[in-house]
Amino acid sequence: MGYLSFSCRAESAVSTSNSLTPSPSSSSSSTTTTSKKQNNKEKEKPIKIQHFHYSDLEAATNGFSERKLLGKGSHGYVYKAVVRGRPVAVKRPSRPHHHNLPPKPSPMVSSSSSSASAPEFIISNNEVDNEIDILSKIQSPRLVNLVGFTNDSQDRLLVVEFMSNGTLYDVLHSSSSSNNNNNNKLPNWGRRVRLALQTAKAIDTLHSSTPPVIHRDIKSANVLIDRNFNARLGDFGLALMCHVDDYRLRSTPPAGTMGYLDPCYVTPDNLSTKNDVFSFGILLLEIISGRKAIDVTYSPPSIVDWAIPLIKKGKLMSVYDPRIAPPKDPIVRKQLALIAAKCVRNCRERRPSMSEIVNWLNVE
Ligand SMILES: Nc1ncnc2c1ncn2[C@@H]1O[C@H](COP(=O)(O)OP(=O)(O)OP(=O)(O)O)[C@@H](O)[C@H]1O
Repeated sequence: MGYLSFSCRAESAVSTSNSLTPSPSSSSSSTTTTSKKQNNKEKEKPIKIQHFHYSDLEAATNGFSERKLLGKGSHGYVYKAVVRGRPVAVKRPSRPHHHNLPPKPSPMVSSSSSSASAPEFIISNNEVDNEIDILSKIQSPRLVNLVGFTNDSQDRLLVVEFMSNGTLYDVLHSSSSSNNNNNNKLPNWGRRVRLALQTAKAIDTLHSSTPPVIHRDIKSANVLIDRNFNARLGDFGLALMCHVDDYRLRSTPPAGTMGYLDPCYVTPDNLSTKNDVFSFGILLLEIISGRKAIDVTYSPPSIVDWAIPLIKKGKLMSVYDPRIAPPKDPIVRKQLALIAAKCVRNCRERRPSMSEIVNWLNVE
């Protein structure tokens, strides 16, 4: 009930208060209108998943050249290409001889390992096949959708929609240096709430599909920002479709990324949509505070160990991103932090569902 009032207050705040209005570069009304038009267009035209020839994608990426490289994850490398007139991202599984980039924090294959040093090349085609399997069944304007894949080579390539504006991780942390001049690039509260809501909607889409899909790797680096500055959830390498193959679910070890991983998820039978809710809570704390999920330059390094005691003591102002002014509306201020706290509750049954979270955050 209390959250409904948050929803209304936040809605009015977004439409009337400057502090919750998206920045001029993504002007509130025009961006929303554009993205709605875009979303409708995308809904009307489902993507027809295509089979590509390996050689065509090799050519489109100039032989997987460094100049076309968008980034590197634990599974491999991602390249930009244009295929049949459409900008796409081509994901290529890792091989040790590929480009020599420094590793990023990667997902762990099993939570039983408490070590921070995740294996760099943990996957083969399995994660790519899994991603193809899941994304070929679900399409949504809130997801980084599958465009196609190759079948004619051992090196299976995955082709997904190209996201031109980086990741939520970049949006929140790329100006986290001491250089204050960068702070004017930081998203304001209107934009932060919108990105949180769009991410929540993406996860809700997965959880409410039949059968439900559990993403298992919700984190800001897996939320990509499209050309209309909307958030879309990507990277389905670890996702699991429930009720499909009981044996597979029972034998799949827990996985996720350190700092986002639900501490309740220690054996395969602890798998639940509430694991994603926990990770979303971490992501929401990240959005609220501008802090990384784990940052060893702070004590405690874990965002949840730092933020939750402060929220419980009512010290909300200490949790909000110090680089920008906190939300003006005290109700918004309180409720955003409370939603995050509910998501990361130890008792997973008491965590909200993603559809409840969507309702609470729904300011559009
Ligand atoms: N669809 C896309 N459009 C544009 N850039 C992308 C796209 N997908 C991935 N990237 C870029 O490639 C990088 C690596 O992405 P990838 O999904 O392989 O790994 P990750 O999510 O960053 O890490 P991990 O696989 O360890 O979870 C991303 O950080 C992003 O910069």
